[in-house]
Amino acid sequence: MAERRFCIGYALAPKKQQSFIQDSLVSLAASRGIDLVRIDTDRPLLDQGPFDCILHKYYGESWRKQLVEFRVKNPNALILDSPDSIGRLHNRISMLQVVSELKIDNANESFGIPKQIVIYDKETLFDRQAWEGLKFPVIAKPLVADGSAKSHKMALVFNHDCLNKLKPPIVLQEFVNHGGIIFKVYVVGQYVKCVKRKSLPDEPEAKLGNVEGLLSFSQVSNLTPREKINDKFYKMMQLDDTEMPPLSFVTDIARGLRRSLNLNLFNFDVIRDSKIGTRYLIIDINYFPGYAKMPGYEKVLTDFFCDLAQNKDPMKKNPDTQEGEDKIGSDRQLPVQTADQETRKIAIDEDDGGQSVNKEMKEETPVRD
Ligand SMILES: Nc1ncnc2c1ncn2[C@@H]1O[C@H](COP(=O)(O)OP(=O)(O)OP(=O)(O)O)[C@@H](O)[C@H]1O
Ligand SMILES: O=P(O)(O)O[C@H]1[C@H](O)[C@@H](O)[C@H](OP(=O)(O)O)[C@@H](OP(=O)(O)O)[C@H]1O
Ligand SMILES: [Mg+2]
Ligand SMILES: [Mg+2]
Repeated sequence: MAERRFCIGYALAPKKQQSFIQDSLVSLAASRGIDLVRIDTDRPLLDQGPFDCILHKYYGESWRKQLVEFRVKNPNALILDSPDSIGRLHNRISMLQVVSELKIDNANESFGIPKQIVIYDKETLFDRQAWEGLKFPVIAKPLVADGSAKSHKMALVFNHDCLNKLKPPIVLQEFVNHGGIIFKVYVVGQYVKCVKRKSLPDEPEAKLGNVEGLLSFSQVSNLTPREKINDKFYKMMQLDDTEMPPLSFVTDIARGLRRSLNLNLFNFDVIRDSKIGTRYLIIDINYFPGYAKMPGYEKVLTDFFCDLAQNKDPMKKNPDTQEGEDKIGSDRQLPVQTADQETRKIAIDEDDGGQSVNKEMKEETPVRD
C-alpha cells in the first residue's frame, strides 16, 4: 500500500520563503512523510492542493477570504495559524494585553510589561496629563506591528522637546535598563527555545552621546538570515557570560501565551530589569519569526509537522482522546478587539498579500521622515 503522506502548503512572502524553506528542511521533512508545497498566491487557493495543512505568513483581505473558503471546503485541514489570532499581534497594545492577563505561579521570578501609553493624535501627545506616571527615556513604537519596515521604526525619546518629531498613532513605552541584552523566546507548538541577543545599552542617553532629545533606530536585535545563534555567536557578541532566565519560568510563560493567543508559531522578546534582577518584562511578540536562525531548526519544525500529521494536537489537554481545548488553528474569535479591527483605516493593502503598505499606512510612522 502507498505510504500516506502529509501535505503542507505554505504561503510566505519571498524573503521569508527564502530564509525558512531551505533544502535541509524540505528534505528532512520529506524523509519523514511531510511534503512542503509552495502555494501560488497569484492563483486561487481552492484550485491548488490538496493540503492537509496550510502554513502562512501572508496578509490581505483577499487571502483571508480564501482561507475562510478553504476551511469550509476542507473542514479537516489545519490552518496555522488563524488570521484572527495573528491579527492580535499587529497592534502593540492588544499584543501585550495578553501578558498582563497571564497568571503564572512562580515564587522566585515575576513578569509583566513596561509602563506604556498609546497616543492616537498630536493633541494628546502634547498633553502632559496623558504622560502622567511615565518616566523618560521612553521608546516610541508605531502602534501597528504588521511586518512592514515602518512598523519597526522606533525612537528613543529623552525629553518633551522633540515630541513634534513623533507621528501618532504610537505607543510610548518606558525604557527599562536591562544590561544591554535581550532574550528571544521561540515557540513552535510545545517546543520552546530561549536565546540571547544584543540590545540597547543601559542609560542610553549617557552611552549613546548627545542625541538631541531623540534617537531613531530599527531592529537592533535582529540578525540576518545567515547569522545563526551558536556559541561562536555568543562569544563574538560578548553575550556568553550573561545568565539565562530559568528555562521552566520562560517555558511557563511561553505555554501560557500560546494558549491565550491561540498561536503555535511565534517568538517574544524579554528583558531582565537591571534594578530588580528577578523581574522580567515582555516587550514584543512576533508571528512566524526567523526560525532558520535557530540551530537545528529543521528538526524542531519537522517534529512539529509530524505531530500535526499524527493528529497529535498539542493545543489539546489530552492528545489521546482529543478532548479538552480548541482545535489547532481554529478560527476561535478572541473576546477582545483585534488589531485588524482597531486599525482598520491603516490596514495593509488588500491584494498584494501585505508585501507593500498603502498610502495611509506609509504615513503612520513614529518619526517624521
Ligand atoms: N521598554 C524597553 N526597554 C528597553 N529596551 C527596549 C524596550 N522596548 C524595546 N527595546 C529595545 O528595542 C528593540 C526593538 O523593540 P521591539 O522589539 O519592540 O521592536 P520590533 O521592531 O517589534 O522588533 P522585532 O525585530 O523583534 O520585531 C528591542 O529589541 C530592544 O532592544
Ligand atoms: O517580518 P516581521 O513581521 O517584521 O517579523 C520579523 C520579527 O519581528 C523579527 O523578530 C524576526 O527576527 P528574529 O527571529 O531574529 O526575531 C524576523 O525574522 P526574519 O529575519 O526571518 O524576517 C521577522 O519575523
Ligand atoms: Mg522585538
Ligand atoms: Mg516585533
